[in-house]
Amino acid sequence: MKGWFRRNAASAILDDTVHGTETATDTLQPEEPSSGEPILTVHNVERSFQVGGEKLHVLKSITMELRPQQLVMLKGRSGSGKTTLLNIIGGLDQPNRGEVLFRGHPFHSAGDDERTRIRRRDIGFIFQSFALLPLLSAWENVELSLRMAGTPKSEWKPRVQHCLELVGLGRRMHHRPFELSGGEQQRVAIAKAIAHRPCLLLADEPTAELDSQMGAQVMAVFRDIIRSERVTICMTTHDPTILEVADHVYEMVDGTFIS
Ligand SMILES: Nc1ncnc2c1ncn2[C@@H]1O[C@H](COP(=O)(O)OP(=O)(O)OP(=O)(O)O)[C@@H](O)[C@H]1O
Repeated sequence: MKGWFRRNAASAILDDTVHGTETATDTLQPEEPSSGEPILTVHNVERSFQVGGEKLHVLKSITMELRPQQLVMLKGRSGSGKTTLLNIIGGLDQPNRGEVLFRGHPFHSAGDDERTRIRRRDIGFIFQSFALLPLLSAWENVELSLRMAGTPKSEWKPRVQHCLELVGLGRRMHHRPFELSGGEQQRVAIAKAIAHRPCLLLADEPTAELDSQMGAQVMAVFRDIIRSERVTICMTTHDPTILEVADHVYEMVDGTFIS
């Protein structure tokens, strides 16, 4: 069921949105905690699904916030509700109860068109399985995001180049996904996700299919783009070794956060 939901979330994004940006692999250390108003707040959110004759309570009174230029991780065992929460944060799903405020405006109760508009403009998505179009080069994949976002054509070339250089792929711009390693493909996906200059990046298990070295490269790219593109990143993970890179970790057990 989860796989079904995740695949549909990915195709919803492909249907309606855009992504893109760049990298430099230096420090993995968290920066000073960011200040300022939260980009997104989640207050007492509940989500349940009707499965057969039973109601499955997947999220139970979740409260959290994402502040500007933070790297926030949702940690938890399989089935604890991380992806369900990420989909609600990204407006791909709606809670049964509670509030999600995006820059102070109600996101949980917005209609489909309004949520799609906010996703296209302000949010980038990254998936475990990269979600690149296989017949397109890295350049074309990133460019497609700008096309879908409605970015003026005159801006495409410098922005695509900037994003691919930022993720460390300046020498691989015209490779297609099958000509790239898993870590390189995920970095193209990051470039694609930031291209339209979103303020929030949501990443579902972005390192799960990578070995530890490639996973560390992806985390280094995340720290770089938080600084250079001024994004906030919220990601799910199972991997305890990358948690130290986070500014904040929410640990989820059976649909609730434990401290
Ligand atoms: N659309 C749906 N209909 C019914 N049940 C669902 C749906 N989406 C998720 N679930 C159930 O909710 C629970 C939490 O799923 P979720 O994918 O959020 O967990 P997760 O923590 O992301 O797990 P993993 O780490 O394996 O990805 C699971 O039992 C899943 O089967």
